[in-house]
Amino acid sequence: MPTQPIKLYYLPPSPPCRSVMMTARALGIDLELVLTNIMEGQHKTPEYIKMNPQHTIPTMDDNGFILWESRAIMSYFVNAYGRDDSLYPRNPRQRALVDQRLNFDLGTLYKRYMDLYVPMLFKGEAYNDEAAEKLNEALDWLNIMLGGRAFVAGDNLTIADISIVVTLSNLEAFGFDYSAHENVVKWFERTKKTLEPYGYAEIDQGGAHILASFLKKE
Ligand SMILES: N[C@@H](CCC(=O)N[C@@H](CS)C(=O)NCC(=O)O)C(=O)O
Repeated sequence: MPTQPIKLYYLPPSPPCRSVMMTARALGIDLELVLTNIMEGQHKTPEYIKMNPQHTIPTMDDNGFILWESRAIMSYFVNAYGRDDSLYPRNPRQRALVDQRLNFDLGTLYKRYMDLYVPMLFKGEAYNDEAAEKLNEALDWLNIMLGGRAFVAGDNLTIADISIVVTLSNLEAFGFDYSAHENVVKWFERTKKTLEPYGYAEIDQGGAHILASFLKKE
């Protein structure tokens, strides 16, 4: 475990912050949480920009080692502090599948979720059927990936599940109908239960409901 607590610059509703926080809990890492309100520009101060020129949350400071991008932080946590490699397997093929799912989430699933909801959340725009269709297509791909598997990259929970579950928690809180994707529905319920000891309801569901309240204000 680190000599001094790892600092995590975060905001409770931020999806990538939620996945990093659940990963830390699963590994027994105590984080020093530094509330960083991006709505009030706390990520644009000279000190923050010096630390992370891209001014995103989450950003981690492990005794002077600075890292951002949630999926990179999750991998680092397992590599540096995991008692075993189950959340991010060392076996090349198993790890490759986890990496593929993480990249699928970053570049496709979460991206399409953002393409639909960011304009509604922060610009007051209307629901876009074309963006919803694209999101459904990505959920269908996830459904196929889950065929014959309990978790997204195999039989055990990995950081790919912890990344992807956050997107599903948002869709559930926003009332998006994903019920046609049967494997996804079953996996989501299984992953929620698996993550419950690591703060699923508090961190992930709680954060998603804060985001959903922004949606209702529009
Ligand atoms: N791909 C990044 C996304 C980080 C990100 O864009 N976070 C948002 C909050 S959810 C943010 O910091 N927005 C403020 C900004 O980009 O200036 C990750 O997974 O960490």
